Amino acid sequence: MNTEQKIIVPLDVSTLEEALALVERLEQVSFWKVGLELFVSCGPKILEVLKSKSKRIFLDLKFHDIPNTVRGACRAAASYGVDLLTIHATCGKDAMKAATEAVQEGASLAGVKPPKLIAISLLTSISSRQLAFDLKIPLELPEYVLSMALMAQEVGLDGAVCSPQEVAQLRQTCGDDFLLVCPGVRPIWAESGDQARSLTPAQALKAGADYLVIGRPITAAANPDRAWEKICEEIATST
Ligand SMILES: O=C(O)c1cc(=O)[nH]c(=O)n1[C@@H]1O[C@H](COP(=O)(O)O)[C@@H](O)[C@H]1O
Repeated sequence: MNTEQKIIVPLDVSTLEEALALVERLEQVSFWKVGLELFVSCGPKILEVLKSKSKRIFLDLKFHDIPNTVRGACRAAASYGVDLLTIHATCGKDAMKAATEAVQEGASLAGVKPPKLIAISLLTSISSRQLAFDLKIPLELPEYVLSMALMAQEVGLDGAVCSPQEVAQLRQTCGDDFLLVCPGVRPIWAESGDQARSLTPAQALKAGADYLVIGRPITAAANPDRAWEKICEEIATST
């Protein structure tokens, strides 16, 4: 897989028209993320469009509910034939286990390939301070992220979402077969916005990320094509 195929761009817009405009403008992008804003606004239609263009799809619905509800949602989501699907690790072991079974069932009933199911370890917008003071978690942030990833791995999930700052530790502990997806990636020229634990694209890949999710530095740039090229060049020249 070349480096460009490791960059997932989120379609964080609220209309199908805006989403299609981005997909058409950035035709070099092979892996798109459909998240809560677009899916809640427009439903699954965008998934068919992306498939008709042979794009890979990360359906990022971040399920967080009791096991029975998560099971039903994962079964339905897996029937769309997407490549990646998310659930929060904080659902707990039973819900994650139900989710792993449900994606197999849903995909098999629909006759499609099951998605890789990955767990959100800790949202990349949460800082150490917020973890301690707002969420009242009495662990150091890297230790907490690792423990969520290990719990997901133990119940059979395919991987985890973490920030680039934790990915080296997760790669070392969880091994090469555990899929690690990093949002919260920022080139040095981009604003961090609400991301609290960033590194650059090249740093994140070097630290062991399988995929990077990079949104606003590309999609909100004055020239998204140029921003995409710049990121690819920066990665290429740093390796
Ligand atoms: O699951 C995700 O993709 C995700 C998890 C996480 O912890 N942090 C995070 O930012 N994301 C998503 O990654 C994307 C990051 O977008 P930018 O901050 O614009 O690069 C958004 O679509 C977020 O929903």
